[in-house]
Amino acid sequence: MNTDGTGRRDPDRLIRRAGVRGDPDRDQHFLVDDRVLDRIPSYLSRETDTSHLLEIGGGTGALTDRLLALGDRVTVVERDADLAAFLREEFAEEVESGRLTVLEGDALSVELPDFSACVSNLPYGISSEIAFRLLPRGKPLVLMFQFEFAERMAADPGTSEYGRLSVGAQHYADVELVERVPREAFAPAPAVESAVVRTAPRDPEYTVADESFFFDFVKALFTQRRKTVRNAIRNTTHISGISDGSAVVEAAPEELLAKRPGSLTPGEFAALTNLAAEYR
Ligand SMILES: C[S@@+](CC[C@H](N)C(=O)[O-])C[C@H]1O[C@@H](n2cnc3c(N)ncnc32)[C@H](O)[C@@H]1O
Repeated sequence: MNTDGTGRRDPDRLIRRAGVRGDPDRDQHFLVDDRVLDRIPSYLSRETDTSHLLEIGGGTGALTDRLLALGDRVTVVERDADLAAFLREEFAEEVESGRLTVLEGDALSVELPDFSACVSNLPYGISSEIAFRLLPRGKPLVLMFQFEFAERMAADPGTSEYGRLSVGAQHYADVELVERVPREAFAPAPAVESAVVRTAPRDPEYTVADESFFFDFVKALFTQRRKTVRNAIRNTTHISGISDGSAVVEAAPEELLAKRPGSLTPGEFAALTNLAAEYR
């Protein structure tokens, strides 16, 4: 095993051993900065259950190696057949002992195991789909995204980045952008900067009777983010599925109707959703 001074595998040597270049068209940007690689797992809070860590997009295994040092068990999902074969070979000992499972396939369709936490440098092409596959599982996540996506996910109401992604993610968890990562930390370098996001699962302090209607309603209102909530509700019934927008406006409190969708908290969206659900 080739390691650097910390005892962890050297990312450049892993890439050389795998004999790959990384194909941006297949979302392959390998992390080559040891300091970033060593820090990423440390963003899991101290009380996190590390009995079964999940990694989406293992690549050449630099992060997998750090996760094996932290967790009892690791499952890594990798779509590229050559990379999946390399991971099995490179970590043959851990595969043999049952500490590592390599799942070859698309992270959007493979059956995910019952993981205790997920730490991944994600394929950016599936950021949104995979985030919303993981968030409802209610487990701690430490995920690398494109910087702007991360910013939108963690944004507060009233900021220009706040939108349906923020409401959707924050419905499931507390979301925090914990590190900005420069392009040079990857090989090949992606076109834009990246950032690490940490999510801490929690039940929202509100309830929504129908989650799928909640997401449709939020989506509808954000198509009119600069209008008042009053007008946004009336103008977007074709998206939200509400049959009588005026009746919703009649029933809703003035305090919420006078706001803009971009300044409603997830809880306020939920209150309006529950009310609007009566008029579908
Ligand atoms: C950004 S790279 C990260 C690689 C490695 N974890 C690292 O940090 O160096 C993303 C990896 O996800 C893989 N990948 C791309 N699309 C995928 C998908 N839909 N499901 C699973 N893996 C995928 C790519 O082949 C690539 O190895």
